[in-house]
Amino acid sequence: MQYLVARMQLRPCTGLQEAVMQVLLQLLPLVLSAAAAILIAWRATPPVVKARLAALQSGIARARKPIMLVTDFATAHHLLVRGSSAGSFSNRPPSMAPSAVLSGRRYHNINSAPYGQLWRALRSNLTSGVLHPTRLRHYAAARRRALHRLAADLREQQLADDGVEALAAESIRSAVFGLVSTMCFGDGGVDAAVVRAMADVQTELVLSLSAVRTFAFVPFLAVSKLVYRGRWNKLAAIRRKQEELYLPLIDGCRRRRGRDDDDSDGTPPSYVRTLLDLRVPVELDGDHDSSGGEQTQQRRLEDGELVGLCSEFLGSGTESVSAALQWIMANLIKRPDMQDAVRREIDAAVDADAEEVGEEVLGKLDLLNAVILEALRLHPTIKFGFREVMQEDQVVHDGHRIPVGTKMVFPLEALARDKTAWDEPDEFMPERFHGCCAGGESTKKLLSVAAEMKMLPFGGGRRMCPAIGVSLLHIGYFMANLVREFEWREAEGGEHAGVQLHPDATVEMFNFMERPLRARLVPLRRPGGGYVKSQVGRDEALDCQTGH
Ligand code: HEM
Repeated sequence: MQYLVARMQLRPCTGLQEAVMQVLLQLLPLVLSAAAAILIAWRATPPVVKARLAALQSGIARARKPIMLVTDFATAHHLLVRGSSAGSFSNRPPSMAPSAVLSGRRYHNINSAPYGQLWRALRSNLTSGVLHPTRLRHYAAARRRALHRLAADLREQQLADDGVEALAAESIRSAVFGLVSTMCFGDGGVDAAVVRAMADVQTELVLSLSAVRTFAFVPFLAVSKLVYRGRWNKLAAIRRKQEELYLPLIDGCRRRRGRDDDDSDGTPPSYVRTLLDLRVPVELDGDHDSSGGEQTQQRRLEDGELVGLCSEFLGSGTESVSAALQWIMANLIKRPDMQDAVRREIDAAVDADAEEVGEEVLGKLDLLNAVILEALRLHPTIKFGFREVMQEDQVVHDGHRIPVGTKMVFPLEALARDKTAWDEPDEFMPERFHGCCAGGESTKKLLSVAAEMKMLPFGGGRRMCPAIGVSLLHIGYFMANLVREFEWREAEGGEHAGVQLHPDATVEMFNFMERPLRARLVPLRRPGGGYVKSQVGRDEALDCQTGH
């Protein structure tokens, strides 16, 4: 032994070295048999357990990776839109989507799905099956009904109790929620009480997003569930309520599926119906798109996935659009000259006796669209975009490769207030978009403004929001008609009366207004059409409070 070591090292061993070698030799059989046992056990381990262990390992690795905040617009745009030189740079860090978190990332929606075949199938189903302009046309009647309910609701609040504050934001949100739930579950099938219950659960979910964050990025979910048992139970209860409400409606769509043909009788194609018809690829390999080739094995979506996808559709479809509408009306209250100008533009384009501002007119309203774009620039309703650098991406910034696993955060509001891109970036100045939006081109225009590197309210690149067209349609349609129906004014009296354009820092993800918006609404038109005699009938003022 002494000889051997001495020969290898070409010098004699000390007593200590020899003792260490003796111990190692004693342990060697033990180490070898342990290694053999681990190898045998690993071979016998079911693939699902192996995948869990790999996910755990990558979770731990991810948790240790750096976070980069991108605050300069040109860099943000370059990274999001051009991506990387090799991969797609289209993955998000493990998402905060509640359905994904609560299911231990078994159920994904579009937002949470890793970039790959499942994500592609889900996203393309949404864009072609529901959000395509030819499909959106089917919902015109539902939009009209939602608008009429909203206008009637605002008027009723005036009649019900003069002087009592009315929650206009609540009215806006329920109108948008009602419309989106019709798109989700189909026309006429959903009871009004169920719609209200679903809207309430959605509110609970939004207010619990900070609790979701507690569990979103932890490597040891089981331990965190024990430590934060209260929070976990609350989230699980919300999810149970969603299941109780959505699953009977999903089953109803399933039963009707055999009977209806959406396209033949003009019935709107519900989102759930498209999901029931959808086949998604079986994920063969881990987290992301590693197959690179054709997937042949396909499966239907499970009930748990359907619940998560409905929750995503209802949440994204409602919160962003109704928040945008509230920011717009609040800004128009602060700029009465702009509000009048928008109204004059509408009046010039729409017959005085017309019951409503029709959707076909929206594209011609340059100033109206300029107001929408400016409000989305100043108050993008989603606060952040997120990406994660994957192994296959080669994201280079300033000549340096950004390490794999880096989480990149894009603060959308700060980016759109970049002083190098905009004059007076903190001011509400729709004039800056004046002349850009006539001819029904606002969607395209928004994208080209983004291409000029100035704003990203819908994010950018392959994971950009897939619903820009429907969002601009819903916002434009409701806004045009709300401006035509009422004069929106600052509420009087009390220190909490005035409009404050501050965001609510306590809400995660969505950009809501901090203080419920109070407004005096002066009805300008008779229900069913025609202007009231005095458009400035101050007696008809309605104190209105909006909140979320
Ligand atoms: C004012 C309205 C809206 C705004 C400002 C908005 C904004 C955004 C933003 C910033 C993102 C992240 C993009 C990125 O990471 O690059 C996003 C993603 C998404 N939005 Fe919207 N959104 C709006 C309305 C909607 C509506 C109405 C729906 C559905 C009906 C929707 C569905 C989605 C989905 C599914 C994603 C995930 C896309 C993916 O990962 O591929 N959004 N949205």
